[in-house]
Order: sequence, then C-alpha cells, then structure tokens
Amino acid sequence: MEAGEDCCVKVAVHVRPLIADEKLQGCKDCVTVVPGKPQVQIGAHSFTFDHVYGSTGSPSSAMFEECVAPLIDGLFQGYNATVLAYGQTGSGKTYTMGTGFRDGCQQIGIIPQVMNALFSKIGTLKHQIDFQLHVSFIEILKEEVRDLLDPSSMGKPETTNGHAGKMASPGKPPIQIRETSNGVITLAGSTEVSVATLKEMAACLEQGSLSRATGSTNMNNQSSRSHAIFTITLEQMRKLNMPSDNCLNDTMNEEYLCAKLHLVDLAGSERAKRTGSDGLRFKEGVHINKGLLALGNVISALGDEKKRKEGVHVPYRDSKLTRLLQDSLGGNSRTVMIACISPADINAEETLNTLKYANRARNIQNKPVDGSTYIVKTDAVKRSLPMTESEYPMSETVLQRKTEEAAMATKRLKELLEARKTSSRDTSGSNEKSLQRWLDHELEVMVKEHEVRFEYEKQSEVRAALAEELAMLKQVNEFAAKGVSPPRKNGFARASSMSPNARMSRIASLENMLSISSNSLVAMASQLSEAEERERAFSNRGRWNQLRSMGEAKNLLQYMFNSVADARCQLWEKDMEVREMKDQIKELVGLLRQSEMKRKEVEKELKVREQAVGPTLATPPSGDSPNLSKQNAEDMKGAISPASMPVPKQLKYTPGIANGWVRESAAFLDQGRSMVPIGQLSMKKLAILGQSSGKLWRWKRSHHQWLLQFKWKWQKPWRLSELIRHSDETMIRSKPRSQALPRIRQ
Ligand SMILES: Nc1ncnc2c1ncn2[C@@H]1O[C@H](COP(=O)(O)OP(=O)(O)OP(=O)(O)O)[C@@H](O)[C@H]1O
Repeated sequence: MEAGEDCCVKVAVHVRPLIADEKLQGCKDCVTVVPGKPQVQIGAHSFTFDHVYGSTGSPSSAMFEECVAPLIDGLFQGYNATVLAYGQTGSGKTYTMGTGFRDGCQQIGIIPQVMNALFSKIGTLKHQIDFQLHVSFIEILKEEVRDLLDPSSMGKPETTNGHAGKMASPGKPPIQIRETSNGVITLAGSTEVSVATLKEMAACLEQGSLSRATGSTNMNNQSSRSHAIFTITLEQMRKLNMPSDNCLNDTMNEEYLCAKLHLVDLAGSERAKRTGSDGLRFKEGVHINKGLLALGNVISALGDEKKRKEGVHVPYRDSKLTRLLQDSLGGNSRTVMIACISPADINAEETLNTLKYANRARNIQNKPVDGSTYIVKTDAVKRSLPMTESEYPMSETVLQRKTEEAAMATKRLKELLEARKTSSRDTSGSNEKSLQRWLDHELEVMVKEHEVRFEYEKQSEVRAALAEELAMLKQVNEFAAKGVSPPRKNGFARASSMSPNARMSRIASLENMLSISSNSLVAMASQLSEAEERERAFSNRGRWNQLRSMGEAKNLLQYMFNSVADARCQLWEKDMEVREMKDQIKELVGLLRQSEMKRKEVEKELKVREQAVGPTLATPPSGDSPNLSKQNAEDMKGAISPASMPVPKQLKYTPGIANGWVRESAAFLDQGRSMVPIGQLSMKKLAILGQSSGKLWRWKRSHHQWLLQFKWKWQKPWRLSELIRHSDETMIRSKPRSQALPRIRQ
C-alpha cells in the first residue's frame, strides 16, 4: 500500500497453529491455505484475501513488513491508520497484536514491532523534525470505556470474577466519546501519556495490558473480554527549508502534522454458549456477541463513510466503538484488518463466520472451488485407514450412529436452506396455504438448525473422549517401549492390559474415527454458518415482508396460534410422561434400598443360624436330632444352586423374564427365617408373604409392564432391574447354603 493511494480495507488472515489444548481434544487442522495464493479453504468454502499468514501461507514474521510497515510510513505523512485484530476467542488476536504482556514476558506482535519501527524512523529523522508522541490505551467493556493508563487505578488486583479491579476511580469522571462541532470523535477524559523513548512507550503498553479485563473461558483461559485500543499520536513539526530574505514569521517555515495510529484488539467474536461462561460471565455473552456486531457495524461504517464522501447523508451508527473507529476509518485513514483464525475443526463454524465477515470487509467476490477436493480427501482418509475389528466395536458403532444422525440432520438442513434460496415463498395453491407452507418451512429450518447444533456439540464431546483414549494408548505404548509400568489409574489399567497388537489396532481405529469425526464436524459447521448467514440476511430484510395484507397477516396469525397451541399440548403430554417416569424411578430406587436392607438382614440371620446349627451339622447324626436335619434338608431342597440359576451375562431385554423371575424367586419368611422357593410355599405362607413383601411383588409386575412399554426407549431403569435381580441372586447363593448342602446329602 503506497502512501496517498486510494485505499480500502486490507484484510490479512492469520492462521495460528493448533495449540496444546486443541491437540489434547484430538482436533484436526481443517483450514487449507493454497500455497502461493492468499486463499483459504475450509470444507467446500474458499476465500481470497490480501494476505494469508501462517499454515502453508506466508510466514507470520512477514506480516508486519507487508501489512503494517506501510501504515507507519503513512503516519509520518499525516495519514491516520488502524490495525484491527478480529476473530473468535482464542484465535490469536492478542498474540498477533502483542498486547498480551503477561507474567512479565513480552510477546512478539504487531504493537512491539510498530514501536520499534516508529522509534527507529524517528531516530533517523529527529535532526530535521521535532516529534511529540502520546499514547492512550482504553478498553471498551460492556459499552463502558475504561482508561487503562489511569494512574489512580493501576495495579489493582483482579476481582473474583476474573475482571481486573480498575473501574474509574471516585472523583474521576468516566471517559466519554465525544464528537466535536467539526465531526471529529474525541475521547474526553482519557489519559494521554507523553512518551519520549521506546522504553516509555513499552511500559505504557505493558501497564495497560496488565490492567485489561481478562477471564477464563472454555476456549481460552486468558481471554480478553474487552475491545482494547492502543492509540499512538504522532505530532511533527517540520522545518521547511524555504529560502527567504524577507522578514516572514518563523512559523511560516514550519509544517505541523498530526496523525493517529489505532491498534485495536477486539473482544472474541464467539457465540456466548461456546465460551462456557456462566454467572457474570454469562451476562457478558451479550457483550461478546456485541464484539461481532461491533465489527459488523464498523464494516457497515466503511460503506457509510463512502456514501458520506459522495454527499449522501448517512446517520452515524450509535455505537461507541463504531463512532471511535469511524474517526480513523474515514478520510485519510488506512485500515488493515487481521482476521485471526484457529485451524481446529472444533472451531470451524466460528472460523467460517470470521472469514465471511473479513470477506465482507474486503468486499470482494468469493472464488468458489470444486468441493470434490474435500470429498476425495475424506474418502482417501477412509481408504488409508480401513476399519479394523477392534476390541471396542461398540464405540465405533457410538460414533457411526452419531455421525449418521449428524449427516442426516446436516443433509436435511442443507436441503431446506437450498429450497429457501430458490424460492422464498411457494406460490402454488391458495395464498393462505402457501403462506402456511412457508411458515412451516421456516420453522423446520429453525428446528433442523437446532438439531445440527445439538449433534455438533455431541460430536465434539465424543471426539474429545476418543482423543483422550488415543492419547492414553499412545502413552501406554511409550511406557511399554521404555519398560516402565504406567500409572495405576483406571484408563491406564485397561489400556495396559491390552496386547500390543490390540493396542495398535485400537490406535489405528481411533485415528480413523477422529478423521471421520473431524469431517463430520466441518460439514456441520459449514451448514450452521450458512444458516446463520442466511438468518442474518433474512432478518435484515424482514421476515414478515412476505405478508402483503392485513387479511394475510391475520390468517397466518391464526395458523400460528393453532400450531403453538398444538405444540404446547404435546409438550404437556411429554411433561406428564417424564413426571411419571421420574415417579417410577423414585419408587424403584426406594424398593432397591428396601431390598438391599432385607438382604443384609437375611445375611445376618443366616450367620446367626449357621452358628447355632453348625455344631449339630458338624457332628454325625446321633439320632437325637434327625428332625432338625430333615427340616434343614427340606428347607434347603428347593434352594437354588448357582448351577440351577445362571447369572445373565448381558443386560439384554428378554420378554417375560421379569415374570419368570418373580415366579421362581425365593422368598424370605420371618417365621423360622428359612429360605424356600416361592412355588413350594403353602397358601398360608403365601398369604403371610403377600403381607410382608407384597409391595415388592406388585412392583415387579408393574415394572414388567412398564419395561415392555419402554423397553427400547429408556435403558437406565432396565439396568436397575438387573441390579435388583443380581442382588437377589447373590442373596440366594450366599455362602452358608453352599456349605450346608453337601453335609445334608450325607
Ligand atoms: N501464532 C501463534 N502461534 C502460537 N501460539 C499462538 C499463536 N496465536 C495464538 N497462540 C496461542 O493461542 C492461545 C490464544 O491466543 P490469544 O490469547 O492471543 O487469543 P485471543 O484471540 O486474543 O483470545 P481472546 O479473544 O479470548 O482474548 C494463546 O495460548 C496463544 O499463546
């Protein structure tokens, strides 16, 4: 960019490498930079910018020279300039700008390089020109402007919510963005520090950076929660060497120039939900989204500014940030936007949104590329890593199902979006019907978008678990290679019990799954971004532009009312079902506890009995106790031996099993404390049993019916019934009986 050149916003994309956290989550690199071209591809999307740095693009070290150094030159000629870092949280804005002076270590970044270049140029020119430098450093947090260089709020500790304690001090009026009568935007009340050396300027940057509001989010544990603007004002007094013999005033031979360089690190542009922030942080979600909006406004402001130059009256957008930035965007200003992106597939949606915004800023046409490259890559990955028969076939199947579900939802969303693209309103049939179809379609898009987003979150979780397992297996392999035993933790124990071959095949299988998962995530992100983009455009035009008359509006309103009423009734029914299920679970848990208590009681009783009966059984029958032995033998005759009642190996539903179990299960009678099969009890005993454990029996019957009803819908209660059955069986096969039986046979 040459000084004086008619300029528009230059956009440079900075792709950072995958960071440790992303690697741990098993993220794949989903961003491709076309070598030798400033083009970025993600999924089937392709974007062209002025520059692309990082990944296989130009080296990041070239960014300053190519994008920012020309702005510094312009500054010396009186041109204002802005360098704007934009992108989702954790995409590298602070790193790129170099505003992250944390823990006493200075990062390499644009601002430190700007300062170096500035002072080196001043060094060469200082004999001809008088320079004055000032810096200000402010942050905009929730529409509030804070002075990061305010000496009275320096060094205050962070509050518990992670925000630095640097509210405007009492007595000091808050900073206000004002517009002067000639339309210049000024910051009233901000500290302007006069600096004479590089060290002094660096100290200002460092102090301000430390005062910035940061907090930890799921995506960046040192996330900047505000827009930060570091402004350098350069004033020059040039002595003009105009030969003059007359008595002209000295000032006539001097030229005064003043230019500002705004270095802006915008707050992350992510959706609030993904930050995982809550409480105070959750409220900030509004603000975070405003980060995105702010940029949208700034970009729109560029268009506005152009129109104003053409003489069209365009009102200024009422945003402090926008107003402030408009100051540098208009007139003689140059703007470079550095759109920071993460290459991780988990961030694909936000990355796409960033690229779309950045593309809007540059206002160029996309160069669509054939999407087959992406598909071929996916197939190639699948071919090179064939599905192996692993020891965990189930997980490959938790992934296949999820991927299929996700693919179906994504496909449907795509179809819906495309249908909407071709015709916004199906005009076949009556007007009323066509409007109703249109509304149904709109609602279906919304629901599908919601579903795809849900699948996206699920897929991310599954992927994180796969990555964790993969990392563990690899670690176990490393331990094995060194001959060291792995830590005695749950996962490690299982992984180290596997044979080396099984481990290797599992690793290959996991890598394959991660690739599939990654492709699925990118495909979903692509449609989600598409849906969001359309929604934005659609809401701008106005969803209800479809309606042409009051009559149409009333009819549609009636239709909507009916749909909502219907949906609410269904919701109520589902609610009732859920409540019933909850009650049943409560009952089951109560019964489980009761059953457990009874089991313990019986065990205790058996021990007591064993102690009492033991000596008699131990002595060979002497004739004085034949009845007792006989009684015991009778009691035990029907007792179920382990062989007669095998433990079911799988938690598998078998119709009728619950009834069979009820019929054959042993019952315990308080009277005599002996255990007999229920089928052998007399009617009288059954009546007693009915009184004492009838509730359990009744439950078992209803539980069976309930299982039939919900057998495939809900798995957990089924496990519960298995647990109850298992505990009863354990009780039946308790140790004393197996010891007593052989002796009775004698
Ligand atoms: N080019 C890069 N090379 C290596 N690591 C990087 C790069 N860019 C960013 N990182 C690392 O990524 C993490 C997030 O970066 P950074 O804090 O700059 O993101 P951010 O976009 O400013 O996030 P936020 O909006 O939440 O403040 C940091 O750990 C940082 O060191």
